[in-house]
Amino acid sequence: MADSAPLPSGWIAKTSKSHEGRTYYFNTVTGKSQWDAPTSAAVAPAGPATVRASHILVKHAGSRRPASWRADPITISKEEALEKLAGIRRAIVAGEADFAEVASKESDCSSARRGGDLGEFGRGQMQRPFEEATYALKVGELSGTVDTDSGVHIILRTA
Ligand SMILES: O=C(CCc1ccccc1)N[C@H](Cc1nc2ccccc2[nH]1)C(=O)O
Repeated sequence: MADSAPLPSGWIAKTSKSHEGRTYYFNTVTGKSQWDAPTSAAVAPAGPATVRASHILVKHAGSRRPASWRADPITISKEEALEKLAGIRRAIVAGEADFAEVASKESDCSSARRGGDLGEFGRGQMQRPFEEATYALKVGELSGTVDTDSGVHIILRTA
């Protein structure tokens, strides 16, 4: 039998434990699984190896760790966090507030001390919703509200 064609980057073949050892295909970038062998057209563009971003995180009572350098515990509801973040975003977009300055005062992430800067990161390093949102931004673009287990964020892609 001819060797099966090499898999497009990001894909690996795995053996199903629940279907009599049947081979299936898992995409390590998107986390997607499928029975059919992927063709090269099926691979989502991975984009640049690394990106750089700053963010402002507002945590809430449902956050994975509802505490930060700013407050412990954090008890506001997710709705209140979204309202607070929307107000912050409006001020930044209107040019009435500087992103790094607001991040240093209001962000519930330790990156607040660096104006929200997270440095460079590649795929697979940050929570997926955060990664996908950042990779979808152009350099210099500000995201909408992004929801992760940590809380709600706005992201400024810087490289
Ligand atoms: O995980 C960290 C540290 C992130 C960091 C990376 C690189 C440089 C500086 C900070 N802080 C969490 C809050 C948090 N959750 C996040 C999820 C995605 C991106 C940034 C995040 N920040 C927390 O404090 O609970």
